[in-house]
Amino acid sequence: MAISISTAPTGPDLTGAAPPAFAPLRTERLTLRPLRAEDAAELHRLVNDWEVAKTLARVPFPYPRSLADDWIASTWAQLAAGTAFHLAITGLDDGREVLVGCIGLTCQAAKREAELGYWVGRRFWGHGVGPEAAARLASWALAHLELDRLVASALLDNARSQAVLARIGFREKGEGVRDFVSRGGPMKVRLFELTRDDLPAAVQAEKAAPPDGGTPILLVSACALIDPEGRVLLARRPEGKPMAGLWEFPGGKVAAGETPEAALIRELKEELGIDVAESCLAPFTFASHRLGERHLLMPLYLCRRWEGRVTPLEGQALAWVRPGKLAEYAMPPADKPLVALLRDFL
Ligand SMILES: Nc1nc2c([nH]c(=O)n2[C@H]2C[C@H](O)[C@@H](COP(=O)(O)OP(=O)(O)OP(=O)(O)O)O2)c(=O)[nH]1
Repeated sequence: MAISISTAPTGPDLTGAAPPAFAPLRTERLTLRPLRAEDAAELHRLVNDWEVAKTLARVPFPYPRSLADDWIASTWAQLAAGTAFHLAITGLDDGREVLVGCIGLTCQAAKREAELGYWVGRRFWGHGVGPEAAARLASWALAHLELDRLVASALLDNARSQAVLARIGFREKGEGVRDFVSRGGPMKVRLFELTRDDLPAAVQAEKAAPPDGGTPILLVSACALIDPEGRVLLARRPEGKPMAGLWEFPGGKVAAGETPEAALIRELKEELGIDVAESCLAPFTFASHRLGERHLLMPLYLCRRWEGRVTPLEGQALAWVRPGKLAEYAMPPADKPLVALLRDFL
């Protein structure tokens, strides 16, 4: 992979170097992918623009050409370590890939949060690139990283950026001060936060009109599969589902006309590829919990015997967890009492 030729001095020689593996995130019009060495010249051209740089805390102006190479190399190291996810935003122009901007998340593992930041090249403003890219990365991050929230900030006078954050579900959390390299000092910013519950309705909500003003019951059947070592299987809720990224007991909704046991046997086959006999499902306890406009009623069964190998057939992450460690996994609120009971029982 060659870097673009530039007359200005360049940073590290990235010739032949490649970014770490990261499956690109796609939206209707955009792709978010690791930066490549050959993006450096275009990145420099787009970000070395006062109208862009003045809104960014960590970007100097003027922006030296060599910094683009340094920056790309540093994003690879962070991506490989999982400490930050800085990606190129690209689009198609006459079928040709063009760099549109950059978007990134910097993780603070101890706080279970990450800071979202992005910029879009001036000639791509006004096309909704920011919200499209930011919504995609936010939804991916909450589903795949060990996070409870995303935070972001925008300069007090940057109404455009504040509107983008609000549009994708970020809530205002007051004001703060950030050092802005481009402005040469501290500047006042508006602070924002987004949790799983704030994700837009399309991703988050399980909608159901309550009949006659009542609360509809959502009947879900779930199972604690226990292996010979006494470990419990947890599955991670995939992106696109409500509460994506939280760990749960395998199972799913009971369909009309189905018994809870039949639903569970079906779900365990669909999700994990295992065959379970009804006689191997031991009723253990249940969850009863308000879930948005509905009320979740979830019988939890124990199962120690099944046929076949547990396989994540829906691309979900799985974890076999010792009972004493269950509390370390972020789970839906309805599961908290179940976890305590299970730990005491096993
Ligand atoms: N399976 C499962 N669901 C749980 C747990 N805790 C909890 O609050 N839930 C909630 C999350 C969802 O609102 C609901 C399960 O619905 P779901 O959408 O995952 O069910 P499903 O597998 O039938 O999914 P789908 O086919 O409708 O997409 O129950 C749990 O431990 N396991």
